Amino acid sequence: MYVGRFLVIGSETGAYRVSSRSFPNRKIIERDDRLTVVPTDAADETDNPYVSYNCVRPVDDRVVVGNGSHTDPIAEKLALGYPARDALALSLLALDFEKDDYDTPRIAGIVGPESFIGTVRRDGLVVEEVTEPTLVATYEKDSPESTEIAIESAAGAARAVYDADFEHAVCAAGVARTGDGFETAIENGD
Ligand SMILES: NC(=O)c1ncn([C@@H]2O[C@H](COP(=O)(O)O)[C@@H](O)[C@H]2O)c1NC=O
Repeated sequence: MYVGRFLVIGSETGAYRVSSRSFPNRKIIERDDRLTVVPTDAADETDNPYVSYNCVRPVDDRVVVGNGSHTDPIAEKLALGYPARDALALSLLALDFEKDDYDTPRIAGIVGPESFIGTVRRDGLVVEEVTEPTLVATYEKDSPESTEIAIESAAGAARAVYDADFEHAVCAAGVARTGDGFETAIENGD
C-alpha cells in the first residue's frame, strides 16, 4: 500500500517518514536545531516547498513534526505560548491542503507534555490529543488511527517507520523526549 508521507506520534516519542513516487531522491539532514528534507544531490537544491522543508523543530519541551512548510509556523506559535492544539489547528488551516494534483493533506504532530496529531484535507480538519501511538498519512490512512509501529527511542522510531510495510520509503526521522529536551535521529537508508 502507498500512503505517501506519514507520521506516528506517541506521548514521549514521534517519527516521520517520507515516502515518495515523484521525488524519491531526498534525504533528511540536521541543520542547527532542526531536521530538514533536502534533495540527495546538492546540485538539485530546490525552493519547491513540497520537496524541501523543515520536518522536525524543537521548541523548549515540545517538538513539532510535519510534512511541509507548516512545521515552521506551528513551532513559531508554540514559541509564542500558544497551546499545542491551537498552534496545530491555526497553522494547518492557514496553509490548508497542498494545491497539487492530489490535494495532498498537510499532516503534523507535537510531542510534549501533551502530545497532539493533526491533518488538514480538502474535506476536513482534525486535531486531537494522543494517548497511544497514533498514525496519520497523506493518502489512504488520512485520519489519525492507532498503530502497532513501535516508536521506543529516537533511533528506534526512525528505523521503525522507515521499515514499515508501506511502499516507496525514502527517509525518516525520529524524536524522543529526554530530561531537558529532545534527541533526534535520522534514517536515510544508507
Ligand atoms: N512533503 C513531501 O515530502 C512531499 N513529497 C511530495 N509531495 C506532494 O505530493 C505529490 C505526490 O507525490 P508522490 O507521488 O511522491 O506521493 C507531489 O506532487 C507533491 O505535491 C509532498 N507534499 C506533502 O506531503
